[in-house]
Parts: sequence; structure tokens; C-alpha cells
Amino acid sequence: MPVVLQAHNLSKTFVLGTEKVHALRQVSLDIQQGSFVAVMGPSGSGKSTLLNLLGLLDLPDQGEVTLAATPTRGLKDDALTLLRREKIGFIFQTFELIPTLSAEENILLTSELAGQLKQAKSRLPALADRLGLTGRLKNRPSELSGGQRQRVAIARALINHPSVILADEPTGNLDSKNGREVLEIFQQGVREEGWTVVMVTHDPAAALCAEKIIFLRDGEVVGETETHSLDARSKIEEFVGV
Ligand SMILES: Nc1ncnc2c1ncn2[C@@H]1O[C@H](COP(=O)(O)OP(=O)(O)OP(=O)(O)O)[C@@H](O)[C@H]1O
Repeated sequence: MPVVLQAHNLSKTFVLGTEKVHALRQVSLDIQQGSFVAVMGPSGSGKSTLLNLLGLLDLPDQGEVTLAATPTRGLKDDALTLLRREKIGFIFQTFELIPTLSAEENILLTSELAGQLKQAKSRLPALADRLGLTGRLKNRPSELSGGQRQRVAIARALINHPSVILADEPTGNLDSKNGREVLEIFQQGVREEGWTVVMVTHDPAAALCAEKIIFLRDGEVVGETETHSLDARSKIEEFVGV
């Protein structure tokens, strides 16, 4: 499968008072189209920073992200925003839904901003059905369970057929049943519809639902494992200590 998202030598430093924090140091990785990849690492190892750079939400100090064959170094803010909107679907631990909008309005908001409301509306019924949200679309987030809210966020991420889904601890605020459901949605989407998912997680069980795990420590990629390999669990223990 072709590489849909590439990080090449990404470095990012934050300045905290007089201290410099090297959040990422020369991180390179290739994400293949149609793959499900988890990113694990201890707290502070740079996972969210990496996801933010891969998702063009922040810029590296050095290195480059190439997304859907588009090198992004030097692109202006407008071009980055457009690329992000068209090619990336974000899913966050805290759902990040707008409380005053209905589920349907939340799902369609980015499409509306991108001038693609008509196409998105035509895709909505099938997507809502698939995610078990039919009948809930008129409800506001406060009227939905945590699992339903995250499924609304998944629908929002998917409505424009992004090239890559970036999920930051998507099961972190869910009970185990709802968390499992979200992971099954990812697995099924990857298997049956060719989604590409990159998921940051602390949870070994969640990471083992992906096909591959990349380990970060102190801002560096220190290892990786295929989850079907017999030593995947011991690699998680070795690199993350859980
Ligand atoms: N905006 C920022 N300003 C200053 N330092 C930051 C900023 N964002 C991240 N950092 C620092 O960069 C390092 C990596 O942070 P990051 O949030 O990427 O780690 P993480 O692996 O996602 O951690 P966690 O698992 O706790 O969410 C940390 O030391 C953090 O304090």
C-alpha cells in the first residue's frame, strides 16, 4: 500500500520559562494507506505533539510532514487549513463537540465551512446508520451518552472521506464497552472501507486492536511492533512499562 502520511525528521522544542523541552527529536515514520497504527509511550513522551504535527495543527521546528503526496513545508496557513480540512479527520478524548449544536449539526459543520454541505448531507444517513446514530441526530451532545458522543465525533471525522483519521486517546473517556465499540468501528472501517487510522493511546488493550504499535520515549521513536507478533505484549511492557 502507498504511504499516505509521512513524517520526516520532525523535531519540536517548547520553551517553558528558561527551560527547553525537546518534545520531539528527529521523528520519522511512514503511515501506509489502509493501515491502523497505534502510538504509545509514557506521559510526556511526545505523542500528542506528534499527532498535532501529523495533523497540521502545529508546525515542526525542523523536518516535514507529507500528506496525501503533498509536501507541507512552507505552505501558508490557508493552504494548510484547506489540506487539513480535506484530508484529515480528528477524534479527541474529550469529543470536542459544540454543545449548542445538534449531533447532525456537529457532524456537518466542517462540510458546511468547506462548502460541501450537499454532498455531506447525502452521505449522512448511511454513516449515521453504520454508527448507530439514526434517531439521535437531532439531540444535543448533553442528551447523548459518552459512547454516542464519541460516535458523533467519529461521524464528524469521517463525513468528508478523509485520507487519514488521527485519534488522540479516543477511548480515554469511555467505559470499556463503549471503548471496545469505538475500536471495533475503527477495525471494521480499516478492513472494509480502507480507512487509515493513527491512534494515540495509553491502553495496551486498545493498542493491540491496531495492526502496528509505534513506541515513543523522550520524543524519539524507540521501537515498533506488529500486534500479531507473539512478543507484542512484552514490547509494550518494555517500552511503556504497562
Ligand atoms: N504547548 C506546550 N508548551 C510547552 N511545553 C509543551 C507544550 N506541549 C507539550 N509540551 C511538552 O512537551 C512534552 C511532550 O508533550 P506531549 O503532550 O506531546 O506528550 P504526551 O506523550 O502526549 O503526554 P501525555 O501522555 O501525558 O498526554 C512534554 O514534556 C510537555 O510538557
